[in-house]
Amino acid sequence: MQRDTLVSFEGVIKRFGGFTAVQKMDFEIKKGEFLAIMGSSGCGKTTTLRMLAGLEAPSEGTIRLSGKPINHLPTWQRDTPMVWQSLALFPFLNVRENVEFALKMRGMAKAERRQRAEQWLDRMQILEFADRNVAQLSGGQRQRVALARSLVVEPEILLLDEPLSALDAALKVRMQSVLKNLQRETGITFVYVTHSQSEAFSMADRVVIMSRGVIEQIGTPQEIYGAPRTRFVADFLGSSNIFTGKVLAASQSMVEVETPDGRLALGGGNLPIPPRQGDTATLTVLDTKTHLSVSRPTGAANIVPVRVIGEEFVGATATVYLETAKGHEIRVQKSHDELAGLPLDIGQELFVHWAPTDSHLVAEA
Ligand SMILES: Nc1ncnc2c1ncn2[C@@H]1O[C@H](COP(=O)(O)OP(=O)(O)OP(=O)(O)O)[C@@H](O)[C@H]1O
Repeated sequence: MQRDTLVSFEGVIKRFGGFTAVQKMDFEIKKGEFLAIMGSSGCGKTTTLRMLAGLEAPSEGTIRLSGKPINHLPTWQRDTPMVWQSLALFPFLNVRENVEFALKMRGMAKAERRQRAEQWLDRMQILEFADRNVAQLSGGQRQRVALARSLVVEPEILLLDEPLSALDAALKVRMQSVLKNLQRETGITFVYVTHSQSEAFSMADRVVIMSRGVIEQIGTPQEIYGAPRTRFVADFLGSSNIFTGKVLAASQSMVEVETPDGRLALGGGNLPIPPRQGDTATLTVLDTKTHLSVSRPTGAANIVPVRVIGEEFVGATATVYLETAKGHEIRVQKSHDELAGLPLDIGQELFVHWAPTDSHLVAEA
């Protein structure tokens, strides 16, 4: 489905004195989408969100909301409420009053705003706490009050800055589905800043990955996970094995790269721009797409001799850590069933192999 553009960043730069926190940024947020912005600490996620909220002015460029420039519109004139990690609820107001607050500021009559607030408290399943002081609520309940307080004004877009990071793991997962469902049901555009890959990838329609003030990649979780565009993204997500070498041969459908770990092939169609012979190329293969065998497989295009250096179990899957003769670490992730029968003692010699179609070329940054 083609969605309309709600927000656009056009050549937006943010400097703090001599330091550039956000470098020339061009991207769009679609109406009704759940967009996550992720990246490591200090990469400019919060600054981007604060510019959208009107808490920081861009040093250069234009931010548009529904086509209109909003660079110089004060926060209170924008329809862009924000939910913070700290939640910033008013401690001197009870739950209902916290939710009613923005409606009161907008001059809505008492009876109407009470009804609206209670509708949202009911929707967030916290109506029974309406008369409580916010200090008497659990972390998850406070989180729901903060959401109700922002959504009661029925904004077009909601900005969320690490709203779940103070919650414990189980509650985090529960709140993720509350947020995702809420976004789907209301159709309100959510822009969600997080450094957590699992939060971004489980909730968002599209993810923006940032590094040092630059957008490295924008795409659906599947697109980014399956084909990281830059080496930074591949490293950051940590789910790909990465190989770099010289291009031996390249065509529209197949590229052969000579790497320290041997000759590797990728392709099978859909190569964006094939590199040229002699270029340096980096290719990735997801740890879930690699296979292990005791004897050298016949007919496989990519075969790397390795030895086992460790194993890690997470739920139903295991990650086997391996090392090539050159000391390059390779990971293979499989279910326990798939690994059954393979000798995985430390030092065991094995072969890693995968199909050329499971490799991707990375545009080296
Ligand atoms: N008001 C400010 N004055 C000077 N530098 C700032 C200011 N606000 C942010 N920065 C700097 O800009 C960079 C980006 O900060 P920002 O808060 O956007 O990062 P972030 O990606 O949200 O990080 P985190 O995940 O740690 O919150 C950081 O290096 C930060 O120190």
